[in-house]
Amino acid sequence: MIVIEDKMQNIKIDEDLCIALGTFDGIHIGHQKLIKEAVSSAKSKKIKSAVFTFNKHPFNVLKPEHNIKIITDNKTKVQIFKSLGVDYVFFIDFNAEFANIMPIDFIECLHKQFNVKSIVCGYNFTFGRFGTGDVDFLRKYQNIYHYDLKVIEKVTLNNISISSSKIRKKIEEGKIEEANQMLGYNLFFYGSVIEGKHLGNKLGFPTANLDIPLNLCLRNGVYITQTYINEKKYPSISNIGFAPTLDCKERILETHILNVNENLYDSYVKIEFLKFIRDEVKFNNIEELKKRVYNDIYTAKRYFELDNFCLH
Ligand SMILES: Cc1cc2nc3c(=O)[nH]c(=O)nc-3n(C[C@H](O)[C@H](O)[C@H](O)COP(=O)(O)O)c2cc1C
Ligand SMILES: Nc1ncnc2c1ncn2[C@@H]1O[C@H](COP(=O)(O)OP(=O)(O)O)[C@@H](O)[C@H]1O
Repeated sequence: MIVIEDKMQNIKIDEDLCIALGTFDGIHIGHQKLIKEAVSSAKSKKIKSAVFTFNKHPFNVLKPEHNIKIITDNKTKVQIFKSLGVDYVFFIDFNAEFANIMPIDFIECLHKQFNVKSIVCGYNFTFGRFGTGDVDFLRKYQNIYHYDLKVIEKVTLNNISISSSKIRKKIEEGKIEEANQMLGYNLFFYGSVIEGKHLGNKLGFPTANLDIPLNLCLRNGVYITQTYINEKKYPSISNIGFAPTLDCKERILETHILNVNENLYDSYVKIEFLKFIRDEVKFNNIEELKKRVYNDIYTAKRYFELDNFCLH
């Protein structure tokens, strides 16, 4: 899979493309249906599949005052697109200039620079200046610009339509199991292990700290997780937040992996979220913190029904 992050006007693709258009925050079951349609349609036409998305959430450029917290960061998105069999991913620089593009210029650019022969988008997709481009607009110009158009209707689960904003709310409420159902996979983050304060080891629970963006909608607190190291899955427990007992300045995601004792610095790991256990607490001292984390580890052990487990 080829990943390109650039301004739209700088991109020039020579191969014919079937392109999926959207923001795709979360890449939930509705998004997956859309992207799978683009991949299978590209295969049947013997052309390449592509995802056209943005380097930042458009809402955070158009309405920065809302400061939307995202479900999925771009590194994690890349992993999901790859697993869906996409050939090209474009993370277009979403800035004020791009937001102002006339809908017809957008279509012309897809035609001239991206060789788009086929477009797949959701029923409510809008684009261009003031969001004036929509599905009807795309339909109107398909014969002039020689592409076919497939519109994916609303996807529902138990009669409830799925949307990124509903999933975001569930995650913010700590309702991970419900969010996971709508996502169609366990919410996860993918990144490299970076150094922390080297305190975990001293306290008896080393934690692999993940390099992830700060603007995730994940609620601060403790979660039962599972961690993949080189495709192998391990039970784990994670904390995301500012570790208020230690007064950390940066939001960090740290994970203690059960029954593992390995140097993980600089390796890439995937952390899947299964269940929210509790909010972060500012303890009076390190001893209290340690006691509570040991308790959390015991909870994780019970969750995974691990009998032979040891603390490092
Ligand atoms: C399961 C778990 C729960 C945690 N809960 C809290 C908490 O409630 N409050 C807090 O201040 N820090 C909490 N922490 C963060 C610890 O303070 C931190 O992991 C420890 O100091 C090690 O930091 P280091 O990896 O930078 O060395 C938690 C960590 C883990 C692994
Ligand atoms: N079971 C484990 N879970 C997480 N990390 C582990 C484990 N065993 C060893 N490690 C290693 O120890 C490091 C964490 O130790 P820690 O003292 O918390 O340091 P840091 O503050 O740099 O995270 C991890 O990054 C990893 O390389």
